[in-house]
Amino acid sequence: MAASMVKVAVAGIVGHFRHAVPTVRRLSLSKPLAQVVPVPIWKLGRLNHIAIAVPDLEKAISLYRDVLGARLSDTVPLPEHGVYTVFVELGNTKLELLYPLGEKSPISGFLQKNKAGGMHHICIEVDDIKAAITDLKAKKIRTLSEEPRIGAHGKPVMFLHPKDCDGVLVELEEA
Ligand SMILES: C[C@@H](C(=O)O)C(=O)SCCNC(=O)CCNC(=O)[C@H](O)C(C)(C)COP(=O)(O)OP(=O)(O)OC[C@H]1O[C@@H](n2cnc3c(N)ncnc32)[C@H](O)[C@@H]1OP(=O)(O)O
Repeated sequence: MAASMVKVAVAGIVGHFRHAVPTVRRLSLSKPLAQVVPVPIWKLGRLNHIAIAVPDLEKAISLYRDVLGARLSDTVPLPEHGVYTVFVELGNTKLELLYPLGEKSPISGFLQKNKAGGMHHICIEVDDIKAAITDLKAKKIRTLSEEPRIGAHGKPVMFLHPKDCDGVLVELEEA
């Protein structure tokens, strides 16, 4: 009885591999992996910064510099983006404090809705921003300008619509 059960089990296992092995071979011979798996044309890199919109820049500078003891950059006006920026150095990444500059600042509307301030966007590095934009547009992710613009670090950046990124405004920056 026990011997016949073992025979049945072994036959089952052998039967399984008779099917499995040729299936794998057929796949690998008729369609080489390079044809099946799309080759990525661009890659995400490290988190460059998290941006925080603040209603009182001096107070925010004092919080990070004097209370939390961080190293801060100077305040830099970027009129083409409608913001003042201050970078807070954290070692593995940075915070970017954002304060409105000019009448059309994108930060003004955000601060009207979020009076105490709040996280405005995350910035992730990419190795090839043009390839990233072409690929993401094809995947129906909306970009917030037609072409990349020069961001806070003097490098090309592109913002992606928060409604297409789980409610988070995402900035891509070419590393
Ligand atoms: C220097 C540079 C750098 O770091 O290199 C920068 O930082 S420049 C940083 C400033 N520059 C930018 O932000 C450029 C990209 N931003 C934009 O184009 C805009 O701000 C948008 C993100 C499209 C929002 O446009 P606008 O304020 O006119 O529209 P809105 O208030 O009606 O918002 C439309 C919907 O998006 C949501 N929404 C708006 N801003 C958001 C944000 N920061 N994070 C998450 N969701 C956000 C709103 O709640 C709303 O959702 P509901 O419809 O559900 O209510």
